[in-house]
Amino acid sequence: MIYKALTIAGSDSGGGAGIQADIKTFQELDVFGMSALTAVTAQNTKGVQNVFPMTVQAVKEQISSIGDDMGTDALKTGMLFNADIIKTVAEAVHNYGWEKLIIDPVMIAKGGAPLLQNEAVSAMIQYLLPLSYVITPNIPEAEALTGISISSEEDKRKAAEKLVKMGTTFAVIKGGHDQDTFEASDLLFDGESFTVYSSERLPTANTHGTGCTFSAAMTAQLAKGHSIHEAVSEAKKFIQAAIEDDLKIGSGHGPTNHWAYRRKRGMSLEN
Ligand SMILES: Nc1ncnc2c1ncn2[C@@H]1O[C@H](COP(=O)(O)OP(=O)(O)OP(=O)(O)O)[C@@H](O)[C@H]1O
Ligand SMILES: Cc1ncc(CO)c(N)n1
Repeated sequence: MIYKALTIAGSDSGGGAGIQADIKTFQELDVFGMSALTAVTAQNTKGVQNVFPMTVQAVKEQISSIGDDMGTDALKTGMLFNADIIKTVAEAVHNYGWEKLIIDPVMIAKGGAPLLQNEAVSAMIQYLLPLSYVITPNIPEAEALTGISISSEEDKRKAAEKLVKMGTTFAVIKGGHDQDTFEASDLLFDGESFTVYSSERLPTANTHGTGCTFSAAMTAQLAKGHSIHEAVSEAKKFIQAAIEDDLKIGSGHGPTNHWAYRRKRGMSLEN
């Protein structure tokens, strides 16, 4: 059986985040990757030098080229940049009846560059969030979407509950940005209960694209038919290996290692 996943996101010329991170991750997890570009960024480990958004027509036609012929088992969104692109994506998801929509609500790059216009947050809430299967905000994104300021585990739980009330099926609040210096913990709310996925917080600046990679790994697992709990658990292992075995490329926030998890798994199978 061949499983397919589509990413609707921006291109990162530096190869660590965006479309490039997504496709590499799909491939590593044995899922055929497809893409619709929303913007091209001139970007490296030091920051985003420029953003060139695609037209709404270009986004629409890339998605319909895939929808009219190839179909997909799951899809994820990353950088969507503006409200018009968000509405176009929502319309396509609705028209094709795609159910496994994973929203990674990318807003700001690690260096501070805006990847989503401020006024587009309400379009995401109104049009896209209600169609989603999972949403995977980091802490600042969860705050912007819910209006809840997050400084404790209790706040994270409240924000996750609110996201489900706002129309998604599952919410995962990623803990990369929280204050805990020992652990990186992600919180899943499945509509009934909470599960925390925790790992050692690795002391490295090479975390460019961690969010994209994590949500792409979840998307690949969901495309293959795994449950939400299995998908989050596997994605957490994938991103931990990718950060742990970093590549030391560039002089700023370097990319993670997308092949580290495969190598690690291969080694444990040999033993
Ligand atoms: N230093 C770290 N050590 C271990 N895991 C980490 C670390 N930083 C982030 N993570 C993990 O990486 C994943 C992504 O989390 P994060 O909150 O950094 O996403 P993000 O801000 O959307 O990333 P980005 O915008 O750079 O793509 C989560 O599973 C989180 O727990
Ligand atoms: C294109 C793109 N998407 C997402 C992110 C967030 O990591 C980024 N830096 N660049």
